Amino acid sequence: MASFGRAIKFFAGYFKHYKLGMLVIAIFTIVATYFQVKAPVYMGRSIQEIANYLMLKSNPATAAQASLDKVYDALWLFVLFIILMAVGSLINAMAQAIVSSRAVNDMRTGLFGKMQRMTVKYFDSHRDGEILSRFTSDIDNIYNAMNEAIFQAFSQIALLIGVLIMMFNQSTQLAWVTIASTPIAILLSVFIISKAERYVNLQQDEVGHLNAYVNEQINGEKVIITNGLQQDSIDGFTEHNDKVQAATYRGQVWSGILYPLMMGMSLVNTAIVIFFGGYLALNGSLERATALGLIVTFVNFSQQYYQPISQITSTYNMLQLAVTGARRLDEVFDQDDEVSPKDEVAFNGLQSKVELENIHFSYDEGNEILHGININVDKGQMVALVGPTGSGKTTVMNLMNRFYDVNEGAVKFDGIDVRDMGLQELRDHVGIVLQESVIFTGTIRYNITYGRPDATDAEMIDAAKQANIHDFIMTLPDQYDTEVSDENSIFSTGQKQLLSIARTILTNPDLLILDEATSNVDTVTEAKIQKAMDNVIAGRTSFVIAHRLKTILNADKIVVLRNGNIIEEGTHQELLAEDGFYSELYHNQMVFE
Ligand SMILES: Nc1ncnc2c1ncn2[C@@H]1O[C@H](COP(=O)(O)OP(=O)(O)OP(=O)(O)O)[C@@H](O)[C@H]1O
Repeated sequence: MASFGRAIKFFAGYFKHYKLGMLVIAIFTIVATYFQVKAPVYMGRSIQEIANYLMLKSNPATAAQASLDKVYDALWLFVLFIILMAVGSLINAMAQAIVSSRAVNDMRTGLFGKMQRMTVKYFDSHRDGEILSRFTSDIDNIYNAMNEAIFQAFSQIALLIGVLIMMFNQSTQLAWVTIASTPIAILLSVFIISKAERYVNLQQDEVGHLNAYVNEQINGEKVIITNGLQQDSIDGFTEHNDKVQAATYRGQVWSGILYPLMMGMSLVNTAIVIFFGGYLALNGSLERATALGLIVTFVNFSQQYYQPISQITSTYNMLQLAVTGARRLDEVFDQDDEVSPKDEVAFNGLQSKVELENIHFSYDEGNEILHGININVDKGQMVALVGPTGSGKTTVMNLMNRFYDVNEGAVKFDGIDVRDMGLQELRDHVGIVLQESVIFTGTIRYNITYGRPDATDAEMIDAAKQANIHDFIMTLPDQYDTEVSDENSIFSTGQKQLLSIARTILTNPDLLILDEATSNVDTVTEAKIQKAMDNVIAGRTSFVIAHRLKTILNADKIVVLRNGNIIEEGTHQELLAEDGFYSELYHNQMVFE
């Protein structure tokens, strides 16, 4: 139930940007409700007038006075009020459609903006499908609920208040009779809602897991096919799907019980109202015709009184999905943003050196990965990081441009701690070529100039030439205007890395971090990559996770990592002379993979 309070705060945060729309909704909700609750009074009155007319007509002494005029008057007013109610509801529905579509649009934009500000840690620790399902399933649920349940809930609450006022206005006694069963309805609803809430929450979490699984399996389809694991993949899917089905079923059963239960209570209540109304008509002080009119009015009121409860409960499942969606979006909004320091120390490019001072780091508390790393590099030097898999090479790189922050020690450029620099400034000067190259959907031109959209064609072509990919691009029919995407495979793995190198060359970073691709490429591409690497590294301070012998031989300094410690450091010749771990790896040809 606390999650409902949180959800109300969540939605209010979006609705407050649409004050005019919300005002229109509020006014027309009240207007439509007023006409809706007033209409039964005229229906009751027309019955009362018909009864009066029949009584006068049936008595010869008063037959001449009998007239249907008052019946017509009451009926006209009844019809007029129904029409006004419909018009008010229509305007209301239009305003609701505008507010809900815009609010959901804001939500989507806000969520995407938040993603761009979050730390790499979030993306490293959440599966793509889980993140994606917040954009798809959760936002869809919120949108559906806004259109079909949330604003309706406003109207229904207004109707409830309106009916209460009208009932007490018409007859206190019958009003109490009509609302007597309310505590039972509330107790039942609270019990059922708390059950349903549990399973709807579970359902959405399971949908997230299912999406993540499907996403992972699609990405890994080649591995699945190669290993003939299609059936295992289907079994895994079935397991996740069954969990979604079980949670959905339970949630639906519990939330589905509510509506018929409330409908049943409404009918019982109507019967009670008729029974007491009849008792009043026979034994009370009211005239028979007036009592009859009152019974008809209260039969209507009784149904109207239970209508909000039935309506809200009939859309309850939708509301619950929206509450769950709001919780899941809030979980993202509550994540830490990347923090730029308040008083940024200006950094206008590397002048002298990079220092990694006594760095300790753990991704998860209590599991230290780097145990006091010290590396000093002068401007223009190239450092090759080598070491067995899992030794911490990528982790060192992750700290240099603040994908993560160190727990102890510091990364310093020209003596300035990277945590004291503006994030944008830092990243403007640090270029990264990842092992897995990313291709964005668009032209080759768009991909190369991604980090510098203002680059001229000449600059772009120069970068492509230095990266040794220009000649290949020129063989394509549309050359730099060729449409590419991560899925279509115009590029081989090696060529993709060349494209990434071209992208980085164009941004002209002072400090380069490069993770060499390990994949086996043909010797021609291998030579091209080597040349591109030489070009991108030339004159730049660079840290390379080195897999190629040539890169290692060219390095000014080789740093050997093992289990998060630097165990050896020096040039190739020096390290061979030491005859230690590096030498052993080198002779066993294991250094580079
Ligand atoms: N995001 C993460 N969360 C938790 N632990 C991580 C994360 N990334 C890496 N690790 C752990 O940190 C250790 C060092 O990993 P790292 O990727 O830095 O090694 P590496 O030397 O680059 O390995 P490889 O050559 O295989 O890429 C490993 O034990 C790994 O399991």
